[in-house]
Amino acid sequence: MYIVMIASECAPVAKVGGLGDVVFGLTRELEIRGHSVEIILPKYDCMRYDHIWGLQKCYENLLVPWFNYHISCTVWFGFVHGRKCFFIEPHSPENFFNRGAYYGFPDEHVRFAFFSKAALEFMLKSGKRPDVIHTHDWQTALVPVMLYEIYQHIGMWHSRACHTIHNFKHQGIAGANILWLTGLGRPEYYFQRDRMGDDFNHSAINFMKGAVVYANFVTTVSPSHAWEVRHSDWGYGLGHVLHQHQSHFGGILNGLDYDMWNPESDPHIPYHYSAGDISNKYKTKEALRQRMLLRDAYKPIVAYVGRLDPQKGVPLIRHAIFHALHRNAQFVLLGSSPESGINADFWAIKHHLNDNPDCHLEIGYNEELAHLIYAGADMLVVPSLFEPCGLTQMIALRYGTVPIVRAVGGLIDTVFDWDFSERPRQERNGFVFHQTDNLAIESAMDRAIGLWFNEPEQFHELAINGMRYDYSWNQPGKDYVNIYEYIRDK
Ligand SMILES: Nc1ncnc2c1ncn2[C@@H]1O[C@H](COP(=O)(O)OP(=O)(O)O[C@H]2O[C@H](CO)[C@@H](O)[C@H](O)[C@H]2O)[C@@H](O)[C@H]1O
Repeated sequence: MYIVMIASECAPVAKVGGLGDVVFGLTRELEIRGHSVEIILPKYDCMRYDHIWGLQKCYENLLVPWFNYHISCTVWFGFVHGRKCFFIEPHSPENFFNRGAYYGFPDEHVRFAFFSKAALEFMLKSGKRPDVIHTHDWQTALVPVMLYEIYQHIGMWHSRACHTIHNFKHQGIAGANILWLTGLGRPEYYFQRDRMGDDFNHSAINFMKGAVVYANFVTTVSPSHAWEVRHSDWGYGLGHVLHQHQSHFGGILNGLDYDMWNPESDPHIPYHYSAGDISNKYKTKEALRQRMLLRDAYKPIVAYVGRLDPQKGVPLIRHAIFHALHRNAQFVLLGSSPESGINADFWAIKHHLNDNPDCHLEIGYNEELAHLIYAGADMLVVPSLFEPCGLTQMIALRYGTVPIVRAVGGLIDTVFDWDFSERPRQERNGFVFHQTDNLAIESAMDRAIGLWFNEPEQFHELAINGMRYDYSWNQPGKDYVNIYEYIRDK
Protein backbone atom coordinates (compact mmCIF):
# COMPACT_ATOMS: atom_id res chain seq x y z
CA MET A 1 0.00 0.00 0.00
CA TYR A 2 1.09 3.56 -0.60
CA ILE A 3 0.55 5.89 2.37
CA VAL A 4 1.32 9.58 2.80
CA MET A 5 1.51 11.03 6.33
CA ILE A 6 0.86 14.76 6.60
CA ALA A 7 1.76 16.21 9.98
CA SER A 8 3.16 19.24 11.76
CA GLU A 9 5.80 17.15 13.60
CA CYS A 10 8.07 14.19 13.03
CA ALA A 11 10.72 13.05 15.52
CA PRO A 12 13.54 13.82 15.80
CA VAL A 13 13.71 16.46 13.09
CA ALA A 14 10.67 18.51 14.17
CA LYS A 15 9.44 17.33 17.54
CA VAL A 16 7.58 19.22 20.24
CA GLY A 17 5.93 16.23 21.92
CA GLY A 18 4.46 12.80 21.40
CA LEU A 19 2.89 13.57 18.02
CA GLY A 20 6.38 13.66 16.51
CA ASP A 21 7.27 10.27 18.02
CA VAL A 22 4.12 8.68 16.64
CA VAL A 23 4.54 10.00 13.09
CA PHE A 24 8.10 8.68 12.93
CA GLY A 25 7.46 5.37 14.72
CA LEU A 26 4.31 4.43 12.83
CA THR A 27 5.92 5.28 9.49
CA ARG A 28 8.90 3.11 10.26
CA GLU A 29 6.69 0.18 11.28
CA LEU A 30 4.61 0.49 8.10
CA GLU A 31 7.78 0.41 6.03
CA ILE A 32 9.01 -2.69 7.86
CA ARG A 33 5.69 -4.28 6.89
CA GLY A 34 6.47 -3.60 3.24
CA HIS A 35 4.35 -0.51 2.63
CA SER A 36 5.58 2.59 0.88
CA VAL A 37 5.28 5.64 3.13
CA GLU A 38 6.15 9.30 2.62
CA ILE A 39 5.87 12.11 5.15
CA ILE A 40 5.02 15.72 4.30
CA LEU A 41 6.10 18.38 6.81
CA PRO A 42 6.48 22.16 6.85
CA LYS A 43 10.05 23.34 6.32
CA TYR A 44 10.57 25.07 9.66
CA ASP A 45 13.69 27.16 10.08
CA CYS A 46 14.13 25.79 13.62
CA MET A 47 14.17 22.08 12.67
CA ARG A 48 17.03 19.79 13.63
CA TYR A 49 18.69 19.88 10.18
CA ASP A 50 21.43 17.61 11.56
CA HIS A 51 18.88 14.77 11.43
CA ILE A 52 18.19 15.16 7.69
CA TRP A 53 20.31 13.35 5.12
CA GLY A 54 20.62 14.44 1.50
CA LEU A 55 18.31 17.44 1.71
CA GLN A 56 17.66 18.72 -1.79
CA LYS A 57 15.06 20.63 -3.75
CA CYS A 58 12.64 18.33 -5.52
CA TYR A 59 9.88 20.66 -6.77
CA GLU A 60 10.31 24.34 -7.48
CA ASN A 61 7.66 26.96 -7.95
CA LEU A 62 4.74 24.89 -6.67
CA LEU A 63 1.92 27.41 -7.05
CA VAL A 64 -0.56 26.93 -4.23
CA PRO A 65 -3.92 28.68 -4.77
CA TRP A 66 -4.57 30.94 -1.81
CA PHE A 67 -7.53 33.33 -1.71
CA ASN A 68 -7.49 34.98 -5.14
CA TYR A 69 -3.76 34.61 -5.76
CA HIS A 70 -1.05 31.94 -5.45
CA ILE A 71 1.82 31.40 -3.04
CA SER A 72 4.88 29.86 -4.61
CA CYS A 73 6.56 27.06 -2.66
CA THR A 74 9.73 25.06 -2.93
CA VAL A 75 9.43 21.43 -1.88
CA TRP A 76 12.52 19.75 -0.47
CA PHE A 77 13.23 16.07 -0.03
CA GLY A 78 15.48 14.38 2.52
CA PHE A 79 15.80 11.24 4.62
CA VAL A 80 15.16 11.44 8.37
CA HIS A 81 16.79 8.32 9.81
CA GLY A 82 15.66 6.41 6.73
CA ARG A 83 12.17 7.92 6.45
CA LYS A 84 11.29 9.72 3.21
CA CYS A 85 10.31 13.28 4.06
CA PHE A 86 9.12 16.18 1.93
CA PHE A 87 9.40 19.66 3.39
CA ILE A 88 7.23 22.48 2.09
CA GLU A 89 8.76 25.94 2.04
CA PRO A 90 6.36 28.75 1.14
CA HIS A 91 7.71 32.02 -0.22
CA SER A 92 5.42 34.72 1.03
CA PRO A 93 5.72 37.80 3.19
CA GLU A 94 3.99 36.00 6.09
CA ASN A 95 7.02 33.71 6.47
CA PHE A 96 4.76 30.97 7.82
CA PHE A 97 7.47 28.59 8.99
CA ASN A 98 10.51 30.84 9.44
CA ARG A 99 9.75 32.14 12.89
CA GLY A 100 12.19 30.37 15.17
CA ALA A 101 9.49 28.17 16.79
CA TYR A 102 7.05 25.50 15.70
CA TYR A 103 3.92 26.86 17.34
CA GLY A 104 2.56 29.80 19.27
CA PHE A 105 1.68 32.49 16.73
CA PRO A 106 -1.52 34.53 16.39
CA ASP A 107 -2.11 33.32 12.81
CA GLU A 108 -1.71 29.62 13.70
CA HIS A 109 -4.88 28.60 11.83
CA VAL A 110 -3.77 30.34 8.67
CA ARG A 111 -0.30 28.79 8.84
CA PHE A 112 -1.54 25.22 9.10
CA ALA A 113 -4.50 25.66 6.75
CA PHE A 114 -1.92 26.80 4.23
CA PHE A 115 0.32 23.84 4.95
CA SER A 116 -2.62 21.43 4.51
CA LYS A 117 -3.57 23.01 1.21
CA ALA A 118 0.04 23.04 -0.02
CA ALA A 119 0.47 19.34 0.86
CA LEU A 120 -2.58 18.41 -1.23
CA GLU A 121 -1.49 20.67 -4.08
CA PHE A 122 1.96 19.08 -4.02
CA MET A 123 0.48 15.57 -4.25
CA LEU A 124 -1.85 16.63 -7.05
CA LYS A 125 0.80 18.34 -9.17
CA SER A 126 3.57 15.80 -8.60
CA GLY A 127 1.28 12.91 -9.50
CA LYS A 128 1.23 11.30 -6.05
CA ARG A 129 -1.92 9.24 -5.61
CA PRO A 130 -1.62 7.48 -2.25
CA ASP A 131 -4.09 4.81 -1.24
CA VAL A 132 -4.32 6.45 2.15
CA ILE A 133 -3.53 9.93 3.40
CA HIS A 134 -2.99 9.85 7.16
CA THR A 135 -3.29 13.21 8.94
CA HIS A 136 -2.78 14.17 12.58
CA ASP A 137 -4.40 16.60 15.03
CA TRP A 138 -6.03 19.93 14.19
CA GLN A 139 -3.09 21.23 12.20
CA THR A 140 -3.80 18.90 9.28
CA ALA A 141 -7.49 18.22 9.94
CA LEU A 142 -8.55 20.28 6.91
CA VAL A 143 -6.84 17.80 4.58
CA PRO A 144 -9.74 15.28 4.60
CA VAL A 145 -12.19 18.15 4.09
CA MET A 146 -10.30 19.57 1.12
CA LEU A 147 -9.63 16.07 -0.26
CA TYR A 148 -13.34 15.34 -0.54
CA GLU A 149 -14.57 18.83 -1.38
CA ILE A 150 -11.88 19.87 -3.88
CA TYR A 151 -9.09 17.46 -4.74
CA GLN A 152 -11.21 14.36 -5.29
CA HIS A 153 -12.87 16.17 -8.18
CA ILE A 154 -9.65 17.24 -9.86
CA GLY A 155 -7.69 14.01 -9.92
CA MET A 156 -7.30 12.48 -6.47
CA TRP A 157 -10.41 10.40 -6.67
CA HIS A 158 -9.15 7.17 -5.19
CA SER A 159 -7.22 8.35 -2.10
CA ARG A 160 -8.84 7.70 1.29
CA ALA A 161 -8.33 9.66 4.51
CA CYS A 162 -7.44 8.44 8.00
CA HIS A 163 -7.16 11.03 10.76
CA THR A 164 -5.62 10.56 14.21
CA ILE A 165 -6.45 12.80 17.15
CA HIS A 166 -3.65 13.06 19.69
CA ASN A 167 -5.15 15.90 21.67
CA PHE A 168 -8.81 16.95 21.71
CA LYS A 169 -8.09 20.15 23.59
CA HIS A 170 -6.78 21.95 20.52
CA GLN A 171 -9.30 21.71 17.69
CA GLY A 172 -8.57 24.59 15.35
CA ILE A 173 -11.49 26.99 15.79
CA ALA A 174 -11.40 29.74 13.18
CA GLY A 175 -13.52 32.16 11.21
CA ALA A 176 -14.81 32.20 7.64
CA ASN A 177 -11.56 33.73 6.37
CA ILE A 178 -10.04 30.23 6.35
CA LEU A 179 -12.73 29.08 3.93
CA TRP A 180 -11.97 31.93 1.53
CA LEU A 181 -8.19 31.50 1.81
CA THR A 182 -8.25 27.74 1.12
CA GLY A 183 -10.72 27.99 -1.76
CA LEU A 184 -13.40 26.05 0.10
CA GLY A 185 -15.55 29.21 0.16
CA ARG A 186 -19.32 28.77 0.76
CA PRO A 187 -19.56 29.61 4.49
CA GLU A 188 -23.31 28.86 4.54
CA TYR A 189 -22.47 25.26 3.54
CA TYR A 190 -19.46 24.64 5.80
CA PHE A 191 -20.95 26.39 8.82
CA GLN A 192 -23.72 23.80 8.95
CA ARG A 193 -23.62 21.77 12.14
CA ASP A 194 -23.31 18.46 10.32
CA ARG A 195 -20.20 19.71 8.54
CA MET A 196 -17.59 21.96 10.16
CA GLY A 197 -19.79 24.40 12.09
CA ASP A 198 -18.53 24.55 15.67
CA ASP A 199 -21.16 23.34 18.14
CA PHE A 200 -20.46 26.09 20.63
CA ASN A 201 -19.41 29.08 18.56
CA HIS A 202 -21.86 29.49 15.72
CA SER A 203 -19.68 31.97 13.88
CA ALA A 204 -16.73 29.56 13.71
CA ILE A 205 -15.62 26.47 11.88
CA ASN A 206 -13.91 23.65 13.71
CA PHE A 207 -11.05 21.97 11.80
CA MET A 208 -11.06 18.84 13.94
CA LYS A 209 -14.79 18.39 13.61
CA GLY A 210 -14.24 18.62 9.86
CA ALA A 211 -11.84 15.69 10.03
CA VAL A 212 -14.31 13.61 12.08
CA VAL A 213 -17.04 14.28 9.52
CA TYR A 214 -15.00 13.87 6.32
CA ALA A 215 -12.26 11.31 7.07
CA ASN A 216 -12.98 7.68 6.23
CA PHE A 217 -11.64 6.63 9.61
CA VAL A 218 -10.76 8.56 12.76
CA THR A 219 -8.63 7.24 15.58
CA THR A 220 -7.44 8.46 18.90
CA VAL A 221 -4.43 7.05 20.64
CA SER A 222 -5.76 4.59 23.22
CA PRO A 223 -8.95 2.54 23.73
CA SER A 224 -9.69 4.16 27.11
CA HIS A 225 -9.40 7.66 25.68
CA ALA A 226 -11.68 6.68 22.79
CA TRP A 227 -14.29 5.84 25.43
CA GLU A 228 -13.59 8.99 27.53
CA VAL A 229 -13.99 11.40 24.64
CA ARG A 230 -17.42 10.07 23.83
CA HIS A 231 -18.68 9.74 27.39
CA SER A 232 -17.03 12.50 29.39
CA ASP A 233 -15.85 16.10 29.11
CA TRP A 234 -12.50 15.01 27.71
CA GLY A 235 -13.92 15.20 24.19
CA TYR A 236 -13.91 18.98 24.66
CA GLY A 237 -17.30 19.23 22.96
CA LEU A 238 -16.71 16.70 20.18
CA GLY A 239 -18.49 13.83 21.98
CA HIS A 240 -21.70 14.39 20.05
CA VAL A 241 -20.15 14.33 16.58
CA LEU A 242 -18.04 11.30 17.58
CA HIS A 243 -21.23 9.48 18.55
CA GLN A 244 -22.71 10.28 15.17
CA HIS A 245 -19.63 8.94 13.41
CA GLN A 246 -18.78 6.13 15.82
CA SER A 247 -18.90 3.47 13.13
CA HIS A 248 -15.60 4.84 11.83
CA PHE A 249 -14.00 5.90 15.10
CA GLY A 250 -11.78 3.86 17.41
CA GLY A 251 -8.86 3.93 19.84
CA ILE A 252 -5.52 2.38 18.95
CA LEU A 253 -2.85 2.38 21.61
CA ASN A 254 0.29 4.12 20.39
CA GLY A 255 3.47 2.16 20.05
CA LEU A 256 6.96 3.13 20.97
CA ASP A 257 9.87 3.05 18.56
CA TYR A 258 11.82 0.21 20.15
CA ASP A 259 14.95 1.05 18.17
CA MET A 260 15.04 4.68 19.17
CA TRP A 261 14.16 3.82 22.80
CA ASN A 262 16.35 0.83 23.58
CA PRO A 263 18.39 0.48 26.78
CA GLU A 264 20.51 -2.17 25.05
CA SER A 265 21.85 0.20 22.38
CA ASP A 266 20.80 3.78 23.20
CA PRO A 267 23.66 6.07 22.09
CA HIS A 268 22.61 8.73 24.62
CA ILE A 269 23.28 6.58 27.69
CA PRO A 270 26.76 5.59 28.88
CA TYR A 271 25.97 2.00 29.94
CA HIS A 272 23.64 -0.49 28.32
CA TYR A 273 21.41 -3.05 29.95
CA SER A 274 18.47 -5.38 29.37
CA ALA A 275 15.74 -7.16 31.33
CA GLY A 276 18.13 -10.12 31.58
CA ASP A 277 20.82 -8.04 33.30
CA ILE A 278 19.79 -4.69 34.66
CA SER A 279 22.95 -4.02 36.71
CA ASN A 280 24.23 -1.31 34.36
CA LYS A 281 21.10 0.70 35.08
CA TYR A 282 22.66 1.57 38.43
CA LYS A 283 25.83 2.85 36.75
CA THR A 284 23.59 4.94 34.51
CA LYS A 285 21.95 6.28 37.66
CA GLU A 286 25.38 7.46 38.81
CA ALA A 287 25.95 9.13 35.45
CA LEU A 288 22.60 10.88 35.76
CA ARG A 289 23.54 12.09 39.22
CA GLN A 290 26.80 13.51 37.90
CA ARG A 291 25.04 15.19 34.98
CA MET A 292 22.38 16.69 37.27
CA LEU A 293 24.82 17.55 40.11
CA LEU A 294 23.01 15.36 42.62
CA ARG A 295 24.82 13.87 45.58
CA ASP A 296 25.62 10.21 45.69
CA ALA A 297 23.38 8.70 48.37
CA TYR A 298 21.29 5.61 49.04
CA LYS A 299 18.09 7.09 47.67
CA PRO A 300 15.75 6.48 44.75
CA ILE A 301 15.53 9.06 41.95
CA VAL A 302 12.00 10.13 41.01
CA ALA A 303 11.72 11.89 37.64
CA TYR A 304 9.33 13.89 35.50
CA VAL A 305 9.89 14.35 31.75
CA GLY A 306 7.38 16.15 29.59
CA ARG A 307 5.70 19.32 28.53
CA LEU A 308 4.65 21.45 31.51
CA ASP A 309 1.17 21.86 30.11
CA PRO A 310 -1.94 22.12 32.33
CA GLN A 311 -2.95 18.75 30.81
CA LYS A 312 -0.02 17.14 32.62
CA GLY A 313 -1.26 18.04 36.12
CA VAL A 314 1.17 20.88 36.81
CA PRO A 315 0.20 21.36 40.51
CA LEU A 316 0.73 17.63 41.12
CA ILE A 317 4.11 17.71 39.38
CA ARG A 318 5.09 20.59 41.65
CA HIS A 319 3.82 18.72 44.70
CA ALA A 320 5.66 15.54 43.66
CA ILE A 321 8.99 17.41 43.79
CA PHE A 322 8.52 18.45 47.40
CA HIS A 323 6.95 15.18 48.47
CA ALA A 324 9.83 13.14 47.01
CA LEU A 325 12.34 15.27 48.93
CA HIS A 326 10.22 14.94 52.06
CA ARG A 327 10.27 11.15 51.68
CA ASN A 328 14.07 11.08 51.39
CA ALA A 329 14.13 10.55 47.62
CA GLN A 330 15.82 12.63 44.92
CA PHE A 331 13.95 14.39 42.12
CA VAL A 332 14.89 15.38 38.57
CA LEU A 333 12.66 17.24 36.14
CA LEU A 334 13.04 17.98 32.44
CA GLY A 335 10.29 20.06 30.91
CA SER A 336 9.17 23.35 29.57
CA SER A 337 5.95 25.16 28.91
CA PRO A 338 4.80 27.54 26.19
CA GLU A 339 2.99 29.43 28.98
CA SER A 340 5.39 31.91 30.51
CA GLY A 341 3.57 31.80 33.88
CA ILE A 342 4.15 28.06 34.30
CA ASN A 343 7.79 28.36 33.25
CA ALA A 344 8.32 31.21 35.71
CA ASP A 345 6.80 29.12 38.46
CA PHE A 346 9.23 26.26 37.82
CA TRP A 347 12.17 28.67 37.57
CA ALA A 348 11.17 29.98 41.00
CA ILE A 349 11.10 26.43 42.40
CA LYS A 350 14.48 25.79 40.80
CA HIS A 351 15.98 28.84 42.49
CA HIS A 352 14.34 27.94 45.77
CA LEU A 353 15.90 24.44 45.65
CA ASN A 354 19.16 25.58 44.16
CA ASP A 355 21.32 24.42 47.06
CA ASN A 356 19.47 21.16 47.58
CA PRO A 357 21.81 18.31 46.56
CA ASP A 358 18.83 15.97 45.99
CA CYS A 359 17.01 17.92 43.34
CA HIS A 360 17.64 19.28 39.87
CA LEU A 361 15.15 20.91 37.52
CA GLU A 362 16.15 21.40 33.89
CA ILE A 363 13.73 23.79 32.28
CA GLY A 364 13.90 23.45 28.53
CA TYR A 365 13.81 20.83 25.81
CA ASN A 366 16.65 18.33 25.53
CA GLU A 367 16.14 15.08 23.63
CA GLU A 368 19.48 13.57 24.62
CA LEU A 369 19.08 14.33 28.33
CA ALA A 370 15.60 12.80 28.27
CA HIS A 371 17.16 9.43 27.36
CA LEU A 372 19.59 9.64 30.28
CA ILE A 373 16.78 10.46 32.72
CA TYR A 374 14.53 7.62 31.57
CA ALA A 375 17.46 5.22 31.98
CA GLY A 376 18.95 6.59 35.20
CA ALA A 377 15.83 7.25 37.28
CA ASP A 378 14.08 4.67 39.45
CA MET A 379 10.56 6.06 39.09
CA LEU A 380 8.72 8.43 36.78
CA VAL A 381 5.63 10.40 37.80
CA VAL A 382 2.86 11.04 35.25
CA PRO A 383 0.04 12.78 37.15
CA SER A 384 -1.92 13.92 34.08
CA LEU A 385 -5.41 15.41 34.29
CA PHE A 386 -6.10 13.77 30.94
CA GLU A 387 -3.77 11.71 28.80
CA PRO A 388 -4.84 10.45 25.38
CA CYS A 389 -2.08 7.83 25.43
CA GLY A 390 1.10 9.01 27.08
CA LEU A 391 4.47 7.88 25.81
CA THR A 392 6.62 8.78 28.80
CA GLN A 393 5.27 5.94 30.97
CA MET A 394 5.88 3.50 28.11
CA ILE A 395 9.45 4.77 27.67
CA ALA A 396 9.98 4.46 31.44
CA LEU A 397 8.78 0.84 31.36
CA ARG A 398 11.17 0.08 28.52
CA TYR A 399 14.08 1.41 30.63
CA GLY A 400 13.10 -0.41 33.83
CA THR A 401 11.91 2.80 35.47
CA VAL A 402 8.72 2.31 37.46
CA PRO A 403 5.85 4.61 36.42
CA ILE A 404 3.57 6.28 38.99
CA VAL A 405 0.52 7.41 37.00
CA ARG A 406 -2.95 8.79 37.36
CA ALA A 407 -5.72 6.41 36.22
CA VAL A 408 -6.76 8.19 33.05
CA GLY A 409 -6.70 7.64 29.26
CA GLY A 410 -3.84 5.58 27.89
CA LEU A 411 -2.22 5.44 31.32
CA ILE A 412 -4.97 3.01 32.41
CA ASP A 413 -4.28 0.87 29.36
CA THR A 414 -0.55 0.55 30.00
CA VAL A 415 0.18 0.69 33.75
CA PHE A 416 -1.09 -1.91 36.23
CA ASP A 417 -0.82 -1.30 39.95
CA TRP A 418 1.61 -3.39 41.99
CA ASP A 419 -0.76 -3.65 44.96
CA PHE A 420 -4.27 -3.38 43.57
CA SER A 421 -4.35 -4.62 39.98
CA GLU A 422 -6.42 -7.69 39.17
CA ARG A 423 -3.64 -8.88 36.86
CA PRO A 424 -1.25 -11.62 37.97
CA ARG A 425 1.72 -10.34 39.89
CA GLN A 426 4.22 -10.80 37.04
CA GLU A 427 2.10 -8.49 34.88
CA ARG A 428 1.98 -5.62 37.38
CA ASN A 429 4.32 -2.86 36.36
CA GLY A 430 3.77 0.38 38.31
CA PHE A 431 1.66 2.43 40.68
CA VAL A 432 -1.70 4.01 39.90
CA PHE A 433 -3.73 6.68 41.71
CA HIS A 434 -7.14 8.04 40.90
CA GLN A 435 -7.91 11.48 42.29
CA THR A 436 -6.31 14.82 41.46
CA ASP A 437 -5.50 15.95 45.00
CA ASN A 438 -2.13 15.92 46.74
CA LEU A 439 -3.01 13.01 49.00
CA ALA A 440 -3.68 10.78 46.01
CA ILE A 441 -0.25 11.20 44.46
CA GLU A 442 1.37 11.11 47.89
CA SER A 443 -0.10 7.71 48.67
CA ALA A 444 1.09 6.25 45.34
CA MET A 445 4.56 7.79 45.75
CA ASP A 446 4.74 6.52 49.32
CA ARG A 447 3.99 2.99 48.14
CA ALA A 448 6.65 3.24 45.43
CA ILE A 449 9.35 4.84 47.56
CA GLY A 450 8.48 2.54 50.46
CA LEU A 451 8.91 -0.54 48.25
CA TRP A 452 12.27 0.79 47.00
CA PHE A 453 13.61 1.22 50.54
CA ASN A 454 11.96 -1.71 52.29
CA GLU A 455 11.60 -4.41 49.65
CA PRO A 456 14.34 -3.78 47.10
CA GLU A 457 13.99 -7.24 45.60
CA GLN A 458 10.32 -6.72 44.95
CA PHE A 459 11.02 -3.30 43.47
CA HIS A 460 13.56 -4.93 41.18
CA GLU A 461 10.97 -7.55 40.16
CA LEU A 462 8.48 -4.77 39.41
CA ALA A 463 11.00 -2.95 37.19
CA ILE A 464 11.76 -6.14 35.27
CA ASN A 465 8.03 -6.83 34.82
CA GLY A 466 7.77 -3.44 33.09
CA MET A 467 10.73 -4.15 30.81
CA ARG A 468 9.09 -7.39 29.67
CA TYR A 469 6.01 -5.63 28.28
CA ASP A 470 5.84 -5.19 24.52
CA TYR A 471 4.64 -1.68 23.75
CA SER A 472 6.40 -1.58 20.40
CA TRP A 473 4.68 -0.62 17.14
CA ASN A 474 4.20 -4.27 16.25
CA GLN A 475 0.53 -4.58 17.29
CA PRO A 476 -0.55 -0.96 16.57
CA GLY A 477 1.14 -1.25 13.16
CA LYS A 478 -1.10 -4.24 12.35
CA ASP A 479 -4.15 -2.33 13.61
CA TYR A 480 -3.45 0.67 11.36
CA VAL A 481 -2.84 -1.55 8.33
CA ASN A 482 -6.24 -3.18 8.98
CA ILE A 483 -7.86 0.27 9.03
CA TYR A 484 -6.09 1.33 5.84
CA GLU A 485 -7.22 -1.85 4.07
CA TYR A 486 -10.75 -1.41 5.33
CA ILE A 487 -11.07 2.15 4.04
CA ARG A 488 -9.21 1.50 0.81
CA ASP A 489 -11.69 -1.17 -0.16
CA LYS A 490 -14.72 1.00 0.52
N1 LIG B 1 11.44 19.01 27.70
C1 LIG B 1 11.57 17.89 27.00
N2 LIG B 1 12.80 17.46 26.62
C2 LIG B 1 12.93 16.30 25.92
N3 LIG B 1 11.90 15.52 25.55
C3 LIG B 1 10.68 15.91 25.90
C4 LIG B 1 10.44 17.10 26.64
N4 LIG B 1 9.11 17.24 26.82
C5 LIG B 1 8.53 16.18 26.22
N5 LIG B 1 9.49 15.38 25.68
C6 LIG B 1 9.26 14.14 24.93
O1 LIG B 1 8.08 14.30 24.15
C7 LIG B 1 7.29 13.10 24.21
C8 LIG B 1 6.03 13.41 24.97
O2 LIG B 1 5.14 12.36 24.91
P1 LIG B 1 3.65 12.48 25.51
O3 LIG B 1 3.00 11.18 25.32
O4 LIG B 1 3.73 13.09 26.85
O5 LIG B 1 3.04 13.47 24.45
P2 LIG B 1 2.24 14.84 24.35
O6 LIG B 1 1.43 15.15 25.53
O7 LIG B 1 3.23 15.82 23.87
O8 LIG B 1 1.31 14.44 23.08
C9 LIG B 1 0.03 13.98 22.78
O9 LIG B 1 0.23 12.99 21.77
C10 LIG B 1 0.87 11.81 22.23
C11 LIG B 1 1.07 10.93 21.02
O10 LIG B 1 -0.14 10.46 20.53
C12 LIG B 1 0.04 11.13 23.30
O11 LIG B 1 0.78 10.02 23.80
C13 LIG B 1 -0.25 12.10 24.44
O12 LIG B 1 -1.12 11.49 25.37
C14 LIG B 1 -0.86 13.37 23.88
O13 LIG B 1 -1.06 14.31 24.92
C15 LIG B 1 8.16 12.06 24.88
O14 LIG B 1 8.96 11.44 23.90
C16 LIG B 1 9.05 12.91 25.80
O15 LIG B 1 10.26 12.27 26.12
